[in-house]
Amino acid sequence: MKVYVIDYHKDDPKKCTGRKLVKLKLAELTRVGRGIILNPFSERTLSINDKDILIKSGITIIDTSWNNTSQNEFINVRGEHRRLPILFAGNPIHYGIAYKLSSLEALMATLYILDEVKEAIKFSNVVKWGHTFIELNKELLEAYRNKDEEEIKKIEKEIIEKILRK
Ligand SMILES: C[S@@+](CC[C@H](N)C(=O)[O-])C[C@H]1O[C@@H](n2cnc3c(N)ncnc32)[C@H](O)[C@@H]1O
Repeated sequence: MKVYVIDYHKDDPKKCTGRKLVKLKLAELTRVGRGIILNPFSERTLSINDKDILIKSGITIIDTSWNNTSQNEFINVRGEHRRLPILFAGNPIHYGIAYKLSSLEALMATLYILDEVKEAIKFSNVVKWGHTFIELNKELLEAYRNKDEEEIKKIEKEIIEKILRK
């Protein structure tokens, strides 16, 4: 399984998880999108239906800054754009915030949802808070795992309604 990173060089290089993946040779730097493009602005939601794309063509993470990003950074990237369903950041910068995942967390979530749990856990060892993300989202990740897009959207809708009722 190939992991690619498009790096817009917008975040502190010392904290950047996309760059860390490349440095550890767990991902390849690219300028061209390949396979699944992790795009939080996408209308399509990642699901088990995308597993073939992952296997055949891999996954591309777009490492940019949450403080300064827009759809423009994603729009021209070639590939199959997918957003992740609601999950909470476990990283120290955006801890507890919904949807605002680091590049590494987005990769772990993708692998988990596509039923590659062992691979997801392997990547969680890259940073010391990696396991926190999995533990914090365990129930959600298990609910989304191996489900199709319609099922995932339904689960996500129920979760959001539950949060809003609190
Ligand atoms: C905005 S960048 C921030 C990266 C940060 N520099 C780091 O060190 O991790 C995070 C990237 O992970 C992916 N990502 C994060 N949350 C996502 C979501 N909810 N849906 C889809 N992709 C997501 C996207 O490729 C996104 O551009």
